[in-house]
Amino acid sequence: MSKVGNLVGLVGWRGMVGSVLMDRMVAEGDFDHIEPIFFSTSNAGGKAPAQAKQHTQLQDANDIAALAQCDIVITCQGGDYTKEVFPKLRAAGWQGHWIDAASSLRMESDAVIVLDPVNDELIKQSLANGGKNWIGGNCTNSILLMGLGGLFKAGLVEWVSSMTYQAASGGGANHMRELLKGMGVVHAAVADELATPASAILEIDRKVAKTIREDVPTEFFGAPLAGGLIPWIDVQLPNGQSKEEWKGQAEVNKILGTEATIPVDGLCVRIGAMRCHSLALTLKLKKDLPLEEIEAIIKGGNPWVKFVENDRAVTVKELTPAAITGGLEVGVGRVRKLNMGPEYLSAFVIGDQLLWGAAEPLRRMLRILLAA
Ligand SMILES: NC(=O)C1=CN([C@@H]2O[C@H](COP(=O)(O)OP(=O)(O)OC[C@H]3O[C@@H](n4cnc5c(N)ncnc54)[C@H](OP(=O)(O)O)[C@@H]3O)[C@@H](O)[C@H]2O)C=CC1
Ligand SMILES: N[C@@H](CC(=O)OP(=O)(O)O)C(=O)O
Repeated sequence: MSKVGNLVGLVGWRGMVGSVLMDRMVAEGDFDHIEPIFFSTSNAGGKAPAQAKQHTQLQDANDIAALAQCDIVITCQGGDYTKEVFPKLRAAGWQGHWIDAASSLRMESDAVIVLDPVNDELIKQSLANGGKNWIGGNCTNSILLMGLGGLFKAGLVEWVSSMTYQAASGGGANHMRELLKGMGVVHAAVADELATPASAILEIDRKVAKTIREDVPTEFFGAPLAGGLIPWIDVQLPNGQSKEEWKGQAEVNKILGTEATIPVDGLCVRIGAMRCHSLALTLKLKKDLPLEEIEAIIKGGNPWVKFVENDRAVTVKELTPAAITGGLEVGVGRVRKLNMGPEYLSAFVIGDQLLWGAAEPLRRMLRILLAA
C-alpha cells in the first residue's frame, strides 16, 4: 500500500500544458489510481471534468485550506500562481507533495527537477530523504537529456554546445495562434501570384518581404516569426545570455546531479514550428570512442530514444517536426565525428515540447509517488 495518499489536486488542467497532461493521464489510466480534486482560478463552483469522482465541483485554486486537504498537488497554472500560492500552502503547514510545470521553484535546494528516465535515482534518493517538491524541467533541457541521456549517464560528456530551434508552443497558445495567423497573412499577400505559375518569383519575394516587415502580427512574439526566426528567447541577462540559454547548464547539471559542472551553452532560437523543439549539438567527449559504440550508448539511454541513422533519405523523413510531433519518441540523429577531432561529435535531437518537455515528467512523478 502506498505511503502517499491518493487525494490529488489538479490546478491548471484546462490550459495548454494541462490539457496535454490530462490526455496523457487518461491514456495511461492514471485516474484509476487517484481521487482527483479539480481546481480553478476563474470558475470555482463550476462543474469539474468527467474524470472527477466524488469532487464534482471545481474548487478555488487560491483557497489554501482547500488545497491543503490534498496529498499531492499537480499544477500547470504557471509561475505567478506558484509564487503566490506555494509559500502560503507550506506556511500553513501542508506536508503534501507539490508537482509543478513552472520554472519558479526549479533551482530551490529542496526541489528536484524531475525527468525519471534520466534521474530516477536522484528522485528516489530525495524521496527517501523526505523530498516533497518535484518540478518539471525546461522543455529544451528535458528533450536534450531524453535524447542523449545515455552519453551523460556514462560520464562521457566533457561539454556541450547547444544551438536550439524552438517551437511556437514554448510561448503558449497565443504564440501558436500568432504564428499561424502570420503564415496566413504572408500567403494571402501573394496568393494570386502563386496561382499563376508564370509570375516572377522575385516580385513574389519582394511582396513577401514587405508583408513580413509590415503586416505579420507581432503582439505576442514581439517580432515576425512566420517566414522568419527570432534569435532570442526569454529575458536578457547581464552576461549577454538569454534566460533560456542560462537554463541549459543550470538545469542539465541539476537534473543529472553532477559533482563537477558540465559546461552547456549556446544560442536559443525561436522558429516557426508548432510544438517540436530541436537542438543542433556539438559535444566534446572525454575520450575517442568508435562511432558504433557511441550510437549504442545513445540508443540504450531510455526506451523513447528514436535513433535515426545519419543518412539523408531517412533523416529528412524521420528527424523532423512532421514525424515527431504528438508522440513520445525523441529523435536523435546526425550523429557523426566532426573535423575538429575524434572526440568531437555532432547530434540533432528533436522532441515534442508539450510531452517530454512539459506534461509527461509530471504524470510520471505522480505515479512514482503513488508507488512509493
Ligand atoms: N507552454 C509551454 O511550453 C510550457 C509551459 N510550462 C509552464 O506551464 C504553465 C502553463 O502554460 P500553458 O499551459 O501554456 O498556459 P495556458 O495559458 O494555456 O493556461 C494557464 C491557465 O490559464 C487559464 N485560462 C484562461 N483562459 C483560458 C482558455 N481560454 N483556455 C484554457 N485556459 C485558460 C486556465 O486557468 P483556470 O482554469 O484556472 O482559469 C489555465 O489553467 C506556464 O506558465 C509555464 O510555467 C512549462 C513547460 C512548457
Ligand atoms: N521557455 C520555453 C518554454 C517554457 O515554458 O520554459 P520554462 O518551463 O523553462 O519556463 C520556450 O519558450 O520554449
